[in-house]
Amino acid sequence: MSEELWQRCLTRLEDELPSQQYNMWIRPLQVAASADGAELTLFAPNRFVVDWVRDKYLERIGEVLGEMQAGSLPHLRLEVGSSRAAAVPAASAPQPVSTPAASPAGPIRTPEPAEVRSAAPQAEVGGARKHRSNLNTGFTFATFVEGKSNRMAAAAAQQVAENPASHGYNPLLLYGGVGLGKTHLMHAVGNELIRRNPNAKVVYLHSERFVADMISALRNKTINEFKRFYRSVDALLIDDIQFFAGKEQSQEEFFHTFNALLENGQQIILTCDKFPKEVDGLEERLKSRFGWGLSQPMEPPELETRVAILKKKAEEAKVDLPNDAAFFIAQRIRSNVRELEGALRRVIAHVRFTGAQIDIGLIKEALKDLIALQARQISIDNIQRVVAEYYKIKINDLLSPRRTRSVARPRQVAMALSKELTSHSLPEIGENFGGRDHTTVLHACRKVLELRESNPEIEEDYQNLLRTLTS
Ligand SMILES: Nc1ncnc2c1ncn2[C@@H]1O[C@H](COP(=O)(O)OP(=O)(O)OP(=O)(O)O)[C@@H](O)[C@H]1O
Repeated sequence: MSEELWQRCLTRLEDELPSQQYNMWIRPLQVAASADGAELTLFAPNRFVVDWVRDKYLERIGEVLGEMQAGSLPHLRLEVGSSRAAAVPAASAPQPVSTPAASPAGPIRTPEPAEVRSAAPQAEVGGARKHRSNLNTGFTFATFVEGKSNRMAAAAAQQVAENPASHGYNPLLLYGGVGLGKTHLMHAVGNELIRRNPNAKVVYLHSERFVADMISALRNKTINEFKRFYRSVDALLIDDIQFFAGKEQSQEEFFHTFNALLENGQQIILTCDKFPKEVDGLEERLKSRFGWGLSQPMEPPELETRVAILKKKAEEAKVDLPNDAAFFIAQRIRSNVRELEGALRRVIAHVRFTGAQIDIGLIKEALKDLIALQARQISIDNIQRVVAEYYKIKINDLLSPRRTRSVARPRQVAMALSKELTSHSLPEIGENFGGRDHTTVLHACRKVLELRESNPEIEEDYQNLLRTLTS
């Protein structure tokens, strides 16, 4: 068995197979012949590749070699390893056979351990396989609070955890603004996959890490190890894919990794800060691939969910947070869960520092700069201006006695927003809306709540206005 024969075999397979399959499965194989030429061993980088090549390609490799070589065929073996490790290390021993695929210009470079490390993400470094996962073990389904804003995403994540790589859920893409629980849910799936199968190789990384690893693999000439590593996982979790924007080579590599994983039935979970089609600088083919599976938006949590999250986090911290205190915080911190957690941390620190019980007074003290900042930003005047602009009416219409639907509904919405976003009392709000009674304001708040639940358009208007006013 000569190197030349193996090269001819590779050339034939390269012609026969789609390039992606050839590059992924055949190209990384290394070969070594026994001294008497009776046995030929193909070395694959890991067990996964061994199984795959045995099932799909080994027979064909044997046939091709048979066609090319007259006389008896060597016995073909396939195992994990490298041909260098198999070579006899004596000075006079023949050099291990090198495939052109691994290094066209010379013998195969079996990477030093340090190089392997630099090519593989942190998750791969050290430890037994089941300990390699770099998931945050605190991000589970049990610690995730569901509400209207994230229920669909949580259900999709559960599905993936129960049936990884099933058609229609691969890739799972979670998208939405910062601090809304995308990373948490993604880890929850990973943790659940490992709970169900402790040997599952689940790798989480930020897209910037993927880019950095790829660059260092290129620099250290370990790009093949890099590819093999990412293609050998059971589930690949990549956070914040918007960071791939504008990085063409990384997108190219990720595109191939992505295809290989999908083709092999491995699960991919991605997060993005917006719907990928809206990310500038992301290749069209990637955008379209991302949409192959299931894309789920995650919205800012509504008041009730914010309260439930605060209660849950307080319970985890073994702190008693009364309902009115939770409401007080949730009404003031609306943008995202990370900020909500930050506010709660400050309150808890204040409790531990002063030894006092949690009540509204203590919260006001602990969060006074946040509350002051918000009070400056959101005034009733401001709300009236934004609402009038949104519904294309005049500010004066909001203050006037007119009761036609086209102004009465926006007025009610503006009152409800004033109640939710400012700390003014009902009489104060009524006063600011043309001297109305506090019962009118109360009625408006109830009516708007009812309409938001029954009419999706009004809910959407309300959410749009909330976003405009609080961002
Ligand atoms: N529904 C929820 N229940 C419990 N905790 C939550 C929930 N949503 C978010 N969190 C918590 O809020 C914090 C921020 O969430 P996470 O990091 O998942 O946000 P993200 O959407 O990935 O944001 P980014 O895009 O900034 O990475 C985390 O500590 C997470 O545990």
